[in-house]
Amino acid sequence: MEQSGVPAGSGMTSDRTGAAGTPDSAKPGTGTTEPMAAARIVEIRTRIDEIDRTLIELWQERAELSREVGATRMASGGTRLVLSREQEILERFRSALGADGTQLALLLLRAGRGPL
Ligand SMILES: C=C(O[C@@H]1C=C(C(=O)O)C=C[C@H]1O)C(=O)O
Repeated sequence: MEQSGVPAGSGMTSDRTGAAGTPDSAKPGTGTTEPMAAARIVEIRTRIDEIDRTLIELWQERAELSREVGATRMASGGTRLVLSREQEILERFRSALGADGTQLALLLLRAGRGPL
C-alpha cells in the first residue's frame, strides 16, 4: 500500500498527472490525448460522480436506519443483532454480485452496528 491508500498496481495511479505539458494535456486528468475519447471520459465521469454521491447518501441512510432498528429492539428487551436476518442480506448480495457482494454486505452490516 502506498501513502495515498491506493494499492500499487491497482490501475488507480498513473504517471500521467494531467498537468499542462504532460501526455494527457488535451484534457488534463483523463489519461488520453485523443479529444473525442477525452470528451467521452469527462461525460462518463459526470455520471460516475452522481452515482458515487447517491451511493454515499444511501450508505449513510442505511447505517442510520440499521442503528435505529438495533436501538429500538434493545430498548424493548430484544437483541442488538438478528443473525438470521443478516444471513438473508448476505445471501441477497452474494446471489446478485457474487463473492464481492458478500464482502459489500459485510461492510454494510458493520456500518450499522460498528465493529463486533
Ligand atoms: C436492522 C436490523 O438489525 C440488525 C442490522 C441489520 C442490517 O443492518 O441490515 C440486520 C439484522 C440485525 O442484525 C434488523 O433486524 O433489521
